[in-house]
Amino acid sequence: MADKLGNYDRFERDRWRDLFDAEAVPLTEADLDQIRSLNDRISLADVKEIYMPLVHYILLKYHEFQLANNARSDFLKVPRRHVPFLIGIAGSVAVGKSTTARLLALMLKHLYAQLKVQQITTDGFLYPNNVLEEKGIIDDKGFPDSYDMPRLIQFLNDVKQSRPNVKAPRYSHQVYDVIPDEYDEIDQPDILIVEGINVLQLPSQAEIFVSDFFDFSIYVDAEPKLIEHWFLERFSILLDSAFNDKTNYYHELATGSREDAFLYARQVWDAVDLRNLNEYILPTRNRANVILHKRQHHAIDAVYLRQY
Ligand SMILES: Nc1ncnc2c1ncn2[C@@H]1O[C@H](COP(=O)(O)OP(=O)(O)OP(=O)(O)O)[C@@H](O)[C@H]1O
Ligand SMILES: CC(C)(CO)[C@@H](O)C(=O)NCCC(=O)O
Repeated sequence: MADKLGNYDRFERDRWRDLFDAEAVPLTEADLDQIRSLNDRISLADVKEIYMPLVHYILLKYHEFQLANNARSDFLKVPRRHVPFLIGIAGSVAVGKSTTARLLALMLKHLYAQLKVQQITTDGFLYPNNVLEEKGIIDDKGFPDSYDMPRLIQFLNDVKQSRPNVKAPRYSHQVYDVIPDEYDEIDQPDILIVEGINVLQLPSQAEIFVSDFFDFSIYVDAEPKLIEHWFLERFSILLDSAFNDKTNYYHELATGSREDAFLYARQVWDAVDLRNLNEYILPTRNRANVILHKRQHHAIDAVYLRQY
């Protein structure tokens, strides 16, 4: 685990919590209710004890980033300009990246209403299923070659240039494909949170890496056995919602035997997502500025902060 890495400070939960006085933060019961409505299983203790200090630390980094940008412009004798601060959230399929991203976005918006915070996932930059079929890699969805990396890099570049209404394609887990002509528009945010299994990866052929665009990065970590459990839990929720919906990718599985469906899901986990975790995702962990380590029920038991 990361405590074997020399360049991280490891904080047990209690030590991390004590780094910031949560009482001093204007997080009202109504804010907490809204956070709870995001996912009613999110622990409010985690919000107060883990995410409050984390948000505070991110804000410190954000201010440092602005000072550095202004200093650079002043040195070059060019007008100061708005540069979005990009946060990357990496980790396995089903470890809880998008939930973490939504939680951070919500907390930043509540606590710092003047900041424009937006969020996307890199899932939309997967090649559509028909292209993956043509390339013969439909069974490698999520692996480095399954993403249109030049398109993702162009997107990140446009956002960093603070261009208006930059389009991010949308992916649907229900349809199991990219949705044609549907986009999220990223419009000159102060902070953009980008969540995806590939945000810290270095594809071998590239001259510029996705990770170069991030000003701050988080890796969400847990034992693979636990992640498999969360993957199957989420699969079960997907099956329930697919039962009455013929357009849902899982409809046929949902109407057949539950046992067969879970057998299939376990195979997908082993053959695709676990393999992807071991081969391509875990090796990126030691690039993150922060590693959030989860144990059962998604509770965070330790936070690792990179020293350099
Ligand atoms: N903090 C949390 N507390 C409780 N449940 C959570 C938490 N975070 C995530 N979950 C649950 O774990 C499952 C996986 O979470 P999520 O969809 O956020 O993962 P992900 O890493 O974004 O996955 P993918 O890469 O496949 O999009 C979901 O069922 C989600 O509701
Ligand atoms: C869309 C990704 C790649 C990442 O979120 C993942 O959720 C996925 O679909 N992986 C392919 C194997 C599977 O169905 O889980």
